[in-house]
Amino acid sequence: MHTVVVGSKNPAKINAVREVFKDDFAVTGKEAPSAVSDQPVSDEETRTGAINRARYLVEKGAEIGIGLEGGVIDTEEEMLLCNWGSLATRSGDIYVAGGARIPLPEEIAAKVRNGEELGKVIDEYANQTDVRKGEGTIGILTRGMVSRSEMFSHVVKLLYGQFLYNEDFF
Ligand SMILES: O=P(O)(O)OP(=O)(O)OP(=O)(O)OC[C@H]1O[C@@H](n2cnc3c(O)ncnc32)[C@H](O)[C@@H]1O
Ligand SMILES: [Mg+2]
Repeated sequence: MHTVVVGSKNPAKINAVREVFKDDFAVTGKEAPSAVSDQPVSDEETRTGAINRARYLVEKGAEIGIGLEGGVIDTEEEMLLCNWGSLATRSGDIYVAGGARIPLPEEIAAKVRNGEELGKVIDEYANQTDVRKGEGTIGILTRGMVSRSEMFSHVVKLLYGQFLYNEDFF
């Protein structure tokens, strides 16, 4: 059985990977440092966080490591949610893919600009706990149309697809 390790204990991320790798791989979650801020604030930082997590897992012995990282980007007009993923292999190959982005309400953006972590801000905004482990900010802001797990599933499909295209695995 091939194995995949996801660099997080967050069920929204682990389920996203299980959804895509299905029965061909055993998928587990393990904490992996992103080595960027807890709240990444650019595409570059968020993407780097995803790659760092994926690389760390392979260094620690994973056959395939997957890093998924959420962040925000601030533009002239608005602050957007951004998401990145990375897949690392034992042979040293790295794949990356970006996910959906939607604007944050100004009320949320202002707090994040002020240094608060989105995970905390969205819980207050939605009057819920651990939104980041469930439907996510994207789920709240789309009335559940796209959950955080579904959004990350799409990123994982982009990663796994590139992996299949480039490697002689199966
Ligand atoms: O345990 P880990 O894997 O770190 O999972 P996390 O939920 O903290 O997720 P990230 O580190 O990837 O996200 C970076 C920050 O952005 C927040 N965040 C990003 N996307 C979010 C979403 O859809 N819903 C809630 N919080 C989100 C999150 O809470 C963190 O503060
Ligand atoms: Mg985090």
